[in-house]
Amino acid sequence: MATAERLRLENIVKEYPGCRANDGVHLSVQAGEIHALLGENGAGKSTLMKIIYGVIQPDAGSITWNGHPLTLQGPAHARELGIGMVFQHFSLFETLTVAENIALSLPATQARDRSKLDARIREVSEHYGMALDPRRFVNTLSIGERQRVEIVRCLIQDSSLLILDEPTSVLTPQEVQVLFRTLRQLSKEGCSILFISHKLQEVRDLCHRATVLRQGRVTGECNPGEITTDDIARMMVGNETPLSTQVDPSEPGELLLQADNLNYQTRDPFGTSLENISMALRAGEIVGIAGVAGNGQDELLRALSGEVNVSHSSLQLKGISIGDTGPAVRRGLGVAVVPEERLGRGAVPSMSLVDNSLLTASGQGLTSKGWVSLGKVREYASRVVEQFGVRTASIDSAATSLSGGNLQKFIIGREALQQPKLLVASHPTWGVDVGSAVAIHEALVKLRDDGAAVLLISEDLDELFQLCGRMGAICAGKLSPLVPTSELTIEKLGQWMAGDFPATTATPLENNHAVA
Ligand SMILES: Nc1ncnc2c1ncn2[C@@H]1O[C@H](COP(=O)(O)OP(=O)(O)OP(=O)(O)O)[C@@H](O)[C@H]1O
Repeated sequence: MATAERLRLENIVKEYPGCRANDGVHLSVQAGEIHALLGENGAGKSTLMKIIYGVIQPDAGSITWNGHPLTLQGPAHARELGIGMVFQHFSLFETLTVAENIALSLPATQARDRSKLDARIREVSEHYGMALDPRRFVNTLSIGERQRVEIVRCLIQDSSLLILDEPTSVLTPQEVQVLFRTLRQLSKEGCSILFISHKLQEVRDLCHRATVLRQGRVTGECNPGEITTDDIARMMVGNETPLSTQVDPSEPGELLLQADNLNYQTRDPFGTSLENISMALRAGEIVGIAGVAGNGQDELLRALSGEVNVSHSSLQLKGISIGDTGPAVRRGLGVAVVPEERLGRGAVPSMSLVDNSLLTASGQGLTSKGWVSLGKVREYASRVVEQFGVRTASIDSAATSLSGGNLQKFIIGREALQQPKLLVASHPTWGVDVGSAVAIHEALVKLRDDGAAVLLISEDLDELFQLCGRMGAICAGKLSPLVPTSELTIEKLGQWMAGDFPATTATPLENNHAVA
């Protein structure tokens, strides 16, 4: 690894109303170094990355790039200098090809000659072991392939610093291995990498150095390969926060939810139709559904929440057919939902936490005779913030001003405090720090122990194995059997995630070994 200093940040300060997101941050990244940026939710990681990529300007502090002082004018300026960023949420146009998407971020001189650009995409992607066909439409690509487009887009612009914001959260274990091979190769060739992640084992495996942020300040630096994941977690969250959840087995009770040959034909050209989904969920159990993103998880959540309708009797809650009812009816019957998408579906970005509480919790005595009891709504929002450790300037802050992990905690808390009979939660700990993940897991287990059924849709296999009494996988809109977790191995679940599972019977109770 070369040792010249590529990037140096000194005393960076960034203030938002009621919050100092970066409070005198120092960071030094060497050429060819894979440097992790760690910290609990709201620690200021994304703010710092946005400063490095020129999206926002710091209030104070200096940036030195390859030994020269620098004032970034914006992302285009950063790209020109060789700073590339792959965001958590990809910014690709589904209906354009790989090459067309890449051309959009290139200067006109480079974008004009398409055959030259195609050749360059092939050359770069093959060199880094991330095969990509420039002519393919983005909507036909897997999530892992889409991420490759984002990375290749940066590499084509000769990036010498690549910033990756939680890049592995959307990938299968196999895709993670391919990504890591590419990143190691880039590092060997002198490209520096800034890697934000909450997955500490991955940080240990990949990164040369790590800087830890806490409440906007650097609290430590380490060589992650030389210490344990618990040591790293302690640097992030301090000594008081528990690092794992104790999950005792449960005794499932009465039948709560039953899906019987549930079919749903999506109208979204990029969606997945659901085919003959049969399952039964009992009170007092957590049932998991694994799967690679885009295999019908979102459609299943919508069918269960009432955002889309299915045939009347194909879905029953406590024996009542609800397939063609809307979300309000289902909420009234005790169904709560945590969608994967926090902003836009889980919460309205521009609305305060108070107003976002009212949106789904209005049935919790927050209204009376058609009038909103503002005091009660505020009290409810405060309770969510307090009990779920949501870091926010105030309950009047807009949802969009919260860090990703803190907004996730708010949404889970808002739903869990409603004491639902059925909670359907999609990726509940996505982007959440280790301490907060434990708090969320404890909340789900408590709901279970209070007699609710929890359907956990997740790509995090560790989480599924830890929490679920039964589980299975969804692939291409079809659901595998849901079997006791003790009967499953990671390998078998992996096969099921790829669609290689026994056909399910039409009777949901027979499709659930534990309740047969
Ligand atoms: N546009 C904004 N307006 C007001 N406050 C903001 C804004 N952006 C970020 N903040 C606040 O700055 C702090 C740091 O947020 P940031 O997104 O940098 O954290 P993070 O470490 O990336 O967290 P996470 O791991 O949850 O993504 C948080 O308290 C957040 O609420």
